[in-house]
Amino acid sequence: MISNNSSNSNNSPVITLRDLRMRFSDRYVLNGIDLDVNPGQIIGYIGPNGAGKSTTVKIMLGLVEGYTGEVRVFGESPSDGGVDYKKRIGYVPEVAEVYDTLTAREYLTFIGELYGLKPADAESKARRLLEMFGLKDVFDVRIATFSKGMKQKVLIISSLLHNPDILFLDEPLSGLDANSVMVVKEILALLAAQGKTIFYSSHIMDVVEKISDRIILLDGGRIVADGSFEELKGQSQEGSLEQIFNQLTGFNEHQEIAEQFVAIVQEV
Ligand SMILES: Nc1ncnc2c1ncn2[C@@H]1O[C@H](COP(=O)(O)OP(=O)(O)OP(=O)(O)O)[C@@H](O)[C@H]1O
Repeated sequence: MISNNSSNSNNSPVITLRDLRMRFSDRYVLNGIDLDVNPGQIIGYIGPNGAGKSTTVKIMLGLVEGYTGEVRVFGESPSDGGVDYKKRIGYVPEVAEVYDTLTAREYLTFIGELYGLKPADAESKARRLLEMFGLKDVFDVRIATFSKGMKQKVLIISSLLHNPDILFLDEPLSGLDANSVMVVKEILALLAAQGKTIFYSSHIMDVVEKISDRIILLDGGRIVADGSFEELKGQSQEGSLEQIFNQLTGFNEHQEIAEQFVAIVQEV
């Protein structure tokens, strides 16, 4: 395993995982994850499809049960049933269930209230944040009519209304145009600079490479690399995060697979 677990803070970890294992039926998806995350870090959490990234995040959020090992978020275990620590967490899921018959105003005010904000404060904050994303005119429009990128902006805002200390993001830039991507990347950097912890899971390697202080690569249910991009690059002798990813996950067959795929497509 490539490891250079450089923490940029002396504060105690906000996330601790010890020998985390999770299996669905008879198959282990997580096979002994050990991790300490300090405040103010942007963690790029990457791995092949099905590696267990979303499962790890859902376990930390208390959304998936049945794991073994120790999980602590702000020192609390999701399996203890406490909910207070969840008020310090924001989450942008990969696939979101948005109540899209609601307008942006109704939905965001509702979410803000769930997190303990007063309705008027939630509404005012939601309106101003939407305006920042260029969506002022659709505050009273039903979310069902929104484009994918517009919905994604609503999700990002809903994860931040309560000013959380940890932000879990699963493909947060999905559907966003290039200008909005630049804004969100800047927002994440500013939040991290304020001491917020950002746990960022994505397949867009060049973004992960640029924004992460620390990159964690999950493969086969284990962490196979953990370090800054510069550290991983130095150790693997590869130039880009995409190439490091290919090397560490033992993948060098893209051309062969593509050729076989196209040959099958042509069989008519
Ligand atoms: N509720 C469930 N029941 C059974 N199997 C599950 C369940 N949730 C996840 N899995 C399996 O666990 C594995 C890991 O899934 P997970 O969604 O955590 O992967 P991921 O790394 O986030 O993948 P992707 O990059 O494709 O989003 C997959 O094989 C998936 O089929």
